Amino acid sequence: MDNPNGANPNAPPPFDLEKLRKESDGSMSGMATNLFHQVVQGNPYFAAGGGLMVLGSCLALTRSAVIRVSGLLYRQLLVDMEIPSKDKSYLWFLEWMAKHPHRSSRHLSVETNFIQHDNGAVSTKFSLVPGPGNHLIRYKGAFMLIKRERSGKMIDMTNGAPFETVTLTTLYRDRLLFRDLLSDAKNLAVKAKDGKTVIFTSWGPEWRPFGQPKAKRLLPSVILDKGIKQNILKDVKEFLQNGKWYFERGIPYRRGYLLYGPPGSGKTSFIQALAGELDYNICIMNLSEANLTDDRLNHLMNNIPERSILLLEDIDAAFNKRSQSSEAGFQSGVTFSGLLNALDGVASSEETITFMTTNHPEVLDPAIMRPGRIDYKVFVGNATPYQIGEMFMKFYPGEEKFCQSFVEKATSLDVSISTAQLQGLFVFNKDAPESALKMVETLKFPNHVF
Ligand SMILES: Nc1ncnc2c1ncn2[C@@H]1O[C@H](COP(=O)(O)OP(=O)(O)OP(=O)(O)O)[C@@H](O)[C@H]1O
Repeated sequence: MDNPNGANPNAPPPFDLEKLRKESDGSMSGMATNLFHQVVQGNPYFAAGGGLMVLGSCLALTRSAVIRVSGLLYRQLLVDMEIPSKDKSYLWFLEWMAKHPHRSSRHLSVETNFIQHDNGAVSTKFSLVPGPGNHLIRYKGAFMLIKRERSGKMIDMTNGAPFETVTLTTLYRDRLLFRDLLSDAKNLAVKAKDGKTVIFTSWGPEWRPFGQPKAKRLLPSVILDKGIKQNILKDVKEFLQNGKWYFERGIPYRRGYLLYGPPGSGKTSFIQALAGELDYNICIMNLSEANLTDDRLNHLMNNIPERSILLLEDIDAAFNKRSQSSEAGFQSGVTFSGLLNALDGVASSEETITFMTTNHPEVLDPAIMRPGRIDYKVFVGNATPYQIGEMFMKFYPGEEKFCQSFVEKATSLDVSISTAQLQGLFVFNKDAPESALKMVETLKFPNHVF
């Protein structure tokens, strides 16, 4: 109902200055206090707003208290472990999780690999690894929340892949299980490589496994002239046993080997077999690669994966040109000084075994022969009568009679025969030593195609 006086009943009462003066003993501060009481208490709008404000503040305080307490509880009760994608254990963990029986995942990613079996056959393997998102696993009785996250913006400049992290969260009391889990993941990865050799090739500035680990090449399957294999093996083993000796004398713990000789004489095969024998992996780099620069070579040689032999193929390529035209961004290649710098700069706390191969030792600059760069060099030539006989017996065990005739005929041809040529002939005449003997004349032609 309207107020007959036209006044709003909810309007705050006007200030009564006379009343103020009386109630406040005349002083200014007393008047101010009373004015405040009149305005705040007597004003319904102000009272309602104040109430809301108090309520809002209480809610905000409660909220921040809840956040703080839950943060505190989280820190006290839960523990996180982050594995960034640059870390070695990242792939181990994903592989391990793909095989872990107690897990609940709704986001899966596929990883396709090719596996080479011992008989040489290759099959395809699909691993369903946890994709980006949340996953729950149970490990040794503890629950763990796994969060795989992909950074939308950051990418790894070396390979163009997005940066990722996996975060594992579990109860604080189970935190020690993280270590067990990581060693389980590592052991699983190591077991998968057991009896195999991983071949790394350069991919931009980093080493990447080339295909799946390969079945080890056995040392007896490579036939070099008498004593060569045994002498190199002895030297490498001695080097590996003398780390302390090198460290005590402040000598860089590295050793360089040069195998030189014609193509197809088994240089690369021997190095692969040696790696298998020592249980090492191999990092292969071809120095005639067009887009390999001095900087990249240097970086790669200083970042070799552990327990790996570095194999530099065709080192003569570095001696063809003395300057690098890399300013244009292409038409580069390793220079001689770049190779020397890289060889001298290899400074690893672990041992470094470098094998170099070339078909043209005559173009190598004497500077590379300095100890510390090349400490051991050996000629791996075309097949000697000894090697011809050994190769024959490897392919046709028990066929001594044919072997003798074959060696005699092959040597009477009076041409250089590479061991790769012999292999070609024997593979063509599988299980048929007599046919191989009949075809011995074809060895006169190094490029003969069967
Ligand atoms: N001495 C050997 N013993 C066993 N196999 C050999 C031998 N020499 C060559 N082969 C076979 O010939 C092929 C080529 O050999 P490999 O690549 O090891 O020769 P290479 O000397 O490294 O040649 P290149 O100088 O051209 O690199 C391989 O399949 C290998 O099995």
